[in-house]
Parts: sequence; C-alpha cells; structure tokens
Amino acid sequence: MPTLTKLYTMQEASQHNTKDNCWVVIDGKVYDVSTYLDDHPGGDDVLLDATGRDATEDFEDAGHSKTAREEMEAFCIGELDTTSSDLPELEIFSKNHSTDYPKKLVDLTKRYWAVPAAVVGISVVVAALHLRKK
Ligand code: HEM
Repeated sequence: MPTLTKLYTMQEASQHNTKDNCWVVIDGKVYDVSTYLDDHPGGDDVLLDATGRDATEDFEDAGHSKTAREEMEAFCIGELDTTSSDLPELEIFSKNHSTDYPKKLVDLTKRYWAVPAAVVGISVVVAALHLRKK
C-alpha cells in the first residue's frame, strides 16, 4: 500500500519559525522540532535560525552523528513540495502575459503607425517616378 506523505511548500514551512512552533527543512523533508528545541545539543538558536530555508547544508556542516539522524526521523512531519513554483515572478509574468495577439498587433500599429505610412509613401513616390519615366 502506498504511504501518504504530507507535502508542504517552503513558504508554508517558513511560517513555523517561533520557539513554540518551529519547523526545519532538511534534505527535502520537513521536521517539526518544536518539542526538541530545549533538548537539541546544538542549541535552540541554530534551529530557529534554520527556519524558512533549506537547512541541509547547515545540518551536514554540524557533522551530525548516526544517532542524531535516527533521532530526527521522529520529528518528520512530511516532505517539501518541490512542484510549486520557487520563482513566483514567473507565475506573475505568465498571469500578466497577454495572449491576445490581434489586440497586440493593433496596439503596435497604433504606436508605430509612422513605419507603414512611410513605406506606403515611399512606394507611391517610387511608382510615380517610374511611371513618369515611361
Ligand atoms: C531534527 C533535526 C535535528 C536533530 C534531531 C539534531 C540532533 C542533534 C544531536 C543529537 C546533536 C549532538 C551531536 C550528534 O549526536 O551529532 C546535535 C548537535 C548539533 N546540531 Fe543538531 N539536530 C537537528 C537539526 C539541526 C540543524 C537544522 C542544525 C543547523 C542549522 C543543527 C546544528 C547542530 C549543531 C551546530 C550541533 C553541535 C555540534 C557540536 O557541538 O559539535 N542541528 N544535533
């Protein structure tokens, strides 16, 4: 039977950043360490400081023992949702990005009306000169 893993976005996890409610994200997993803050041998400040971001590097840098790694599983509450956009500006861009091409063409024509007008004008002059030569 497949196991159901709760997914959290980094934005969601980052809201749990207090002494009473502290989540850390390590190696794609989300840990609720609220009850562990006072017991953490590395101190509660490092854990609070590790909220709202990927703390994998800091966790590895501290050189945690095998026991620490086994112990942390008890605090795992889910996994990091990596499918949601990490680049919100891309979402904003796609929302604002109009696909109404006929309207765009009209807008562009309005803005750069002098270009087609000049082309038509030059063509008329060239045609007139050409006809006069004959
Ligand atoms: C559920 C998550 C965590 C658990 C269960 C945990 C557990 C432990 C344990 C048992 C130790 C004692 C040394 C050892 O046995 O390795 C320790 C030390 C330490 N931890 Fe964590 N830890 C966690 C997360 C973190 C995070 C996210 C950071 C950094 C951002 C961190 C930084 C440290 C530091 C700096 C030490 C002290 C190392 C030393 O004095 O040499 N820990 N941790």
